[in-house]
Amino acid sequence: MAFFRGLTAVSRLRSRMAQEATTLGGVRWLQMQSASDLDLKSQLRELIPEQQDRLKKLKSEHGKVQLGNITVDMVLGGMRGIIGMLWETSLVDPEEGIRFRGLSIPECRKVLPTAVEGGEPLPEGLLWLLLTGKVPTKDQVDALSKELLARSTVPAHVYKVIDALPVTAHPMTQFTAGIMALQVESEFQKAYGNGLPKSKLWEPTYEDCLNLIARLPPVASYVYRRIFKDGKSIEADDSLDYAANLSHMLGFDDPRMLELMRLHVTIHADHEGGNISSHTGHLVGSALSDPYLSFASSVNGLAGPLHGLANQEALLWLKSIIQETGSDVTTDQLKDYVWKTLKSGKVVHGFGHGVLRRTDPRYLCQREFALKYLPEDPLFQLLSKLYEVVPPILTELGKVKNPWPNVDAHSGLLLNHFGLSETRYHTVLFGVSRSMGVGSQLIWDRALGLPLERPKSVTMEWLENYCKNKAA
Ligand SMILES: CC(=O)SCCNC(=O)CCNC(=O)[C@H](O)C(C)(C)COP(=O)(O)OP(=O)(O)OC[C@H]1O[C@@H](n2cnc3c(N)ncnc32)[C@H](O)[C@@H]1OP(=O)(O)O
Ligand SMILES: O=C([O-])CC(=O)C(=O)O
Repeated sequence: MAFFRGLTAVSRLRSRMAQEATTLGGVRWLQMQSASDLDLKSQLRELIPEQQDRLKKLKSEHGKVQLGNITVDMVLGGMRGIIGMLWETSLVDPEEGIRFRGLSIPECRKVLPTAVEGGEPLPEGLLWLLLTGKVPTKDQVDALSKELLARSTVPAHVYKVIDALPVTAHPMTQFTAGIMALQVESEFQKAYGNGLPKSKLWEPTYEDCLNLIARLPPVASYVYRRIFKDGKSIEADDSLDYAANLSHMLGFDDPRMLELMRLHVTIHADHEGGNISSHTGHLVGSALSDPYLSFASSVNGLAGPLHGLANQEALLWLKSIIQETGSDVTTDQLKDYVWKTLKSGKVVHGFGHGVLRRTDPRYLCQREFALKYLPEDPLFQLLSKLYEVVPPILTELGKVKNPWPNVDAHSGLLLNHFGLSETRYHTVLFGVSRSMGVGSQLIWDRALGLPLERPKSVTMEWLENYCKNKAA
């Protein structure tokens, strides 16, 4: 173990030297780095034993420490507030929002490598951060871009499976079918079948997750072009990074759209473990279902309108307001529209959250992007007005715990602005991004040997009896 710790220390030093050298000039940096500095799997191989020891120590020294009391409300209320899962890649603070390995979104936008100076982070950098807990250098990010590109070939049968569905099937249905078809190539399933010991299962998990992440852009763009562009697909451009290539394969090459896609994929990647898509992937993975099976489950959860599909619903709602009232809508007309929505029994999509209690920082950074690139966009201006109108109304209902907007209020209108106006497609892009968070944690789930997930459930009768006995 000391050997591994030593290796990690050497690697950290090398990485620091490399980073310093980068600031002095690329040549020195290139001379100093070794092949393993640029290889994500080698970095993980060094990190894993340290983290396994850490978990063992946590269990043996603090295993019996209590983390709170479970109330009947919590059991009946969707397990809100119950700490019940280990999730290493990110943590959500109700007030501040998401931190990826300790870094907030504004911090990530400052420190993660970008494609253009002062631009949006490259999602490959976020993936590196999620997996290793370290901010990568630009060279590490470029190496990972190349690795993902090299893994991105999609077997022909995947497209046949998608083509077997009616073209009218929802894009999320076609996307999940594609993911299930990718599963045929699972390294994990083969390795498990061949008896690979538990301690080594993270390695085929890594292979599957990286392949999955790499293959989602061609699958996602195939679905888009099949449904909306007469099936005329576009080849990948080997010179582009992950998100730019996704945008290119969808058919959008405007440099501002490439930047948007980098931001979009970065900010949607992870949101701690309890959200529906992440939790589902983790739960299914705990049965040692392979990463494709696990992630297909995530995407099915994401397709629900209270979760990822809310971005579709939020944009449709914005468009419906303009359709009904025109773009010069007054505050009073907006108030009436919000009340009409609520009184018809609907929720206001894009507002509220299961955990957040302030405006989602992912909303705020998308707003910053809009102010920079599309301040005059009518849907953006409408959303800005709704920011004033919706929260007081939701508060007036007296039951909504968070009246502020979430990520889904904003993402659709940005894509729409650059021509990706097919609202029903938008959640697929959320899904591409979420593969990075779910995949990273799945690798750590197997590296740490996390157990089968199986919380206890009870019946109403059980609860009634328990409460009666407690009162007696
Ligand atoms: C990426 C993401 O998944 S972000 C979330 C995306 N989803 C949406 O934007 C959909 C709209 N928002 C909502 O429906 C909710 O706020 C959720 C699903 C996100 C969170 O749900 P909860 O944790 O149950 O929220 P909360 O505890 O505040 O709910 C209390 C009540 O307020 C209602 N409420 C919460 N948010 C809203 C809203 N935006 N519009 C109308 N009613 C709302 C709930 O439906 C619930 O009503 P009920 O008691 O009659 O069932
Ligand atoms: O955290 C949640 O419950 C939902 C969410 O914002 C996400 O998954 O991105």
